[in-house]
Formats: sequence, structure tokens, C-alpha cells
Amino acid sequence: MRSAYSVEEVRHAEERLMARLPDGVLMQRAAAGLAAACAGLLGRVYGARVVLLVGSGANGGDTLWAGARLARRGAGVAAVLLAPERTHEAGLAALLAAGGRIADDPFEPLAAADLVLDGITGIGGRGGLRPDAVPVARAARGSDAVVVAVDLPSGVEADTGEVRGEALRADLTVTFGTYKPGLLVDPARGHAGAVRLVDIGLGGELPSVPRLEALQHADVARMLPLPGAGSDKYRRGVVGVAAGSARYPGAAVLAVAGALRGGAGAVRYVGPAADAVIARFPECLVGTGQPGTAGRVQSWVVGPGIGDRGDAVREVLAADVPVLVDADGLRLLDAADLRGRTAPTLLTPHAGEAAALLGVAREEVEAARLASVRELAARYGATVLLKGSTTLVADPGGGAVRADPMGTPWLATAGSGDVLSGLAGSLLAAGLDARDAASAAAYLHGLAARLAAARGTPLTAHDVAATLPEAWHGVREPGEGAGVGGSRA
Ligand SMILES: NC(=O)C1=CN([C@@H]2O[C@H](COP(=O)(O)OP(=O)(O)OC[C@H]3O[C@@H](n4cnc5c(N)ncnc54)[C@H](O)[C@@H]3O)[C@@H](O)[C@H]2O)[C@@H](O)CC1
Ligand SMILES: Nc1ncnc2c1ncn2[C@@H]1O[C@H](COP(=O)(O)OP(=O)(O)O)[C@@H](O)[C@H]1O
Ligand SMILES: [K+]
Repeated sequence: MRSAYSVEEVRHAEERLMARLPDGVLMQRAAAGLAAACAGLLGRVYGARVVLLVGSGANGGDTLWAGARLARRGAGVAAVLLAPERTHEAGLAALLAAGGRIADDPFEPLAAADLVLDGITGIGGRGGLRPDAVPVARAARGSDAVVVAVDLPSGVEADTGEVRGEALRADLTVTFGTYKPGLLVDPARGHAGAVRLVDIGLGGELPSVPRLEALQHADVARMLPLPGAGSDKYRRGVVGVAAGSARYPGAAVLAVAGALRGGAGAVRYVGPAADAVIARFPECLVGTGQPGTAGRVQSWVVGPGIGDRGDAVREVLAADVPVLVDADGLRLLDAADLRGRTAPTLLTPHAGEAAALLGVAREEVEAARLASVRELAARYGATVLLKGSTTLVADPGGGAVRADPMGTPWLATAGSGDVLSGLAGSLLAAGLDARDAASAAAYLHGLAARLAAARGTPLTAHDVAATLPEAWHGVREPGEGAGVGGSRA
């Protein structure tokens, strides 16, 4: 599990740790890790051309100290000072003593650089890049150099992943002590490139519950339901699917396709698309009536392609089992029906559906995904999976929000959300709690899409469903050909 903490939590942890250590030790640990990462990228440090973009705070200090280490190994290091009168003094002195120099004109060294270190702002940054830094950041990105962000890409909001204004785009971010939420949540995440964590000894000083966490293969593998000797199909869990309509039978087929690959013992479909479902999946139990007539299930998925069948949504929400509501079901949802429920509810909106549930514009949700998913969970008293470029899962009671690291834009294809709802519903039926079911489903769904996309052709929702067994295998046996699974962050 990768964990991210807020700026306030990082600062408190740093204070406690620094109180026990000689002055400057943490900055030296950060600079050493940063310089080592840069040396690894360069391959040969001697003779490399390195440019440091240096802001007014300790982030600039880290950058100068790392630059000094590279200069001592023979790199030609030029520092662009964006706030010359407030530059970290000891860092600058170290750089100059090691043979580095101050650049008078930022653009000339940038044009010839092999490596640029972005030390304009770190966790102390507020708002986007200041106007004077914008052309410099653009020149860095426009050069042939590899751009490494120090702690965070300058201009992004560390706590939220929001980008208010312009921000630097890095190829790699070397972050210190812990991940920050902005490194795991879009749009900021999209600026970070690959992310590498340098241990500076902060771990023991951080709270036990992080702000945000991102699953890895091993976490998902531990959650996956496996049958035992005493299992039968009912004990493994039965998932009910109330989806589809005469107009949208495909949504039912795709939700059932996801549900069949989620580890439940059986999938029961009820609704007007029964013929289409049984034609495709003879292993599915089907009925044409209302959800109330379906017989016992351990979880329900309701909503994909269901059209205007609000009665079906109400019937499902009256059942005392975990319920996942998606797509049309979210539009038909009456918040009052949720309040009376004691079993878990999982809502799975995309940004447009989330905006309608919150009564705001879609752009507002996309710009502030973390705040939006938290607000939805609190307001509706339900676990919420917010789909999109970074899929997020929040519980109504607070706790760590899960950020999915596996998503890929290949998933932006019609019907892939239906597959996800079936898959998550199946994991609910198998006994996972709502947050685990939602985040494990998003992870497997993203990994399946990556594996399918690696075949080199555009993919369909059906391909995602068909590749779920490979994704399942990939998380359980990560060594065996699931190379796509190594997450980029
Ligand atoms: N505190 C510690 O012990 C450690 C801190 N470390 C580094 O220290 C950083 C935090 O240092 P600071 O608290 O000094 O903060 P930063 O270096 O992130 O930036 C603060 C400075 O930037 C200015 N600023 C804020 N927003 C700006 C913007 N949009 N454009 C331009 N300037 C802006 C502020 O006026 C302030 O002077 C971390 O990100 C990390 O790189 C590491 O060395 C590890 C140890
Ligand atoms: N840009 C993107 N990057 C990553 N994943 C995306 C992106 N856009 C959409 N997705 C994913 O694709 C799926 C689409 O679901 P949804 O919006 O419900 O579409 P549909 O209703 O057609 O199935 C979700 O899992 C969502 O997270
Ligand atoms: K930075």
C-alpha cells in the first residue's frame, strides 16, 4: 500500500523528527536521495549538463544541495535563481564551492541541458506557478532535458491534486518521506510523471491513518475471494444484477460479464434483457420479473442501462444486503431511500453523475476530485467510487480515501463502467467491505484494460471483461507476464 499524508501532517512529522536530529540532516537525506536518482537517470554524471530551477524555500535548498553533489561528481551545474534575494544560503554556498555556477540568463543553459531539477516550490507552494516562472518552466519542458520535480511538480496543490494555474510537467518526481495526495490524484498526478519515494526516516512520526492510499498488487491479492473446501455456490455469494432495458440490453450483458469474473458463486439477472443475457452467458441465472422476485442474493448491482425503472431501484434499495448503484440508477436515486438503509451502499458515479448528485458543474468535480468524492460520501451516507482519470473511493465515515493507480484512458470506452459495476458487485457478494470491493474492482478493471491495450489495438468494454481473469492472475502471480501491472506512480 502506498500512503499519502497532508502537508500539515508532513510538517508535524518533520518537526518531531528534526527535534531529535542535528540541524540539516533531513535536507541532506533528501538531497542525497535526489542526487542518486538523478545520477541513475544520467548514467554518466561526469560532463552532464544540469540546470537547477531554484525557488525561495527549502525545496530550492534540497535542489541546490543535490546540485552540489552532482557538481562534485563532475557535472556542469547552473542554478537559475527565481527569487535571488531569498535563495537557500547554505545550499547556494555548497553549490558554488563544488564548482557550480549561477546562470544569468535561464534560457541559454536550459536549451543545452541534459537534466533539469525543478526546485521552485514543494509542499509550501500555493497557487500555480508565478508569472516569472512560467516561461522558465515551459523552456524546461520544451528542451530535450529530462525534467525531475523535487518533492512535487511546482505549481500543483500538494493536499488536493488540484492545479490552479500553470504547473511544471515532470518526467520523474522524487518525493521525500511520504507520498502527498497531489502525487496520486489528477490533474496534479498527470504533472508528476513517474514517482519515486526517498525514505528520510519520517515513517514512525506519521499518523496511522493516511489521508489517501493507493493499492498495489499484493494488497489486491490479499482481498480476492478464493473458494475453500467447504464452499458451495451460495456460500461464495450470489450477486443480483438489475440492469438493462429494452432500449439498452447491452448494459445488462456487460454488467453480468463483470459480475461473472468477480469471484461470486453465482450471478442472478432480473429484468427485460434476460434473453440477451442468457444468450451470451448460459451460466447466469435469469428472470424477467422485478428484483423483489429474484430470490436471495448477497449483494445487488442496480442501474446500468435501466432507463426509467425507478421502481426497480427502490426495490433493490429496500433489500438488506450491500447495494451498488450506478448510471441511470444514480439519476433515479432518492436520497431518502438511502437514509433508511443499514447495509452498505456503494455509489459509482462518473464526473457528470457526481456533478448532478452534488448540484454543481461537471468541471468543478473534475478540478476537485478529492473534495467531491468526500462530499458525496458524507452527503449521501454511502461509500462512493468516483470514476475518471483518477478513480477515487471514499467511505462516509471518513478514513483514508483510496486512489486507483491502475486507471488508463483506454477505459474511456462505452460500457466499461457497466463491467466495473458488475465486478464490484460480485466482490461485495463475496464479502468484501464496500471500500475494498470498490477499490479492488477499480484496480482489476484498470489492469485488465492495460493488459488488453498492450495487445496494440483499441479495446472495447467486452475486451476489458474478457481480460479480467488475466488481471486477477496478474495480481496473484505478479512475476508471470503481468509486466503491465507495474504501476507508473
Ligand atoms: N522541513 C524539512 O525538514 C524538510 C523539507 N524538505 C523540503 O522542503 C520543502 C518545503 O519547504 P518550504 O516550507 O520552504 O516550502 P517551499 O520550498 O515549497 O516553498 C515556499 C516558498 O515558496 C514561495 N511560494 C509559494 N507559492 C509559490 C508559487 N506558486 N510560486 C513561487 N513561489 C511560491 C513562498 O513564498 C515561500 O517562500 C519540501 O517540499 C521539501 O522539498 C526536505 O528537505 C526534507 C526535509
Ligand atoms: N481519462 C480516463 N482515464 C482513465 N480512466 C477513465 C478515463 N475516462 C473514463 N475512465 C474510466 O472508464 C470507465 C467508464 O465508465 P462510465 O463513465 O460509467 O462509462 P459507461 O457508462 O459507458 O460504461 C470508468 O471505469 C472510468 O473510471
Ligand atoms: K518542486
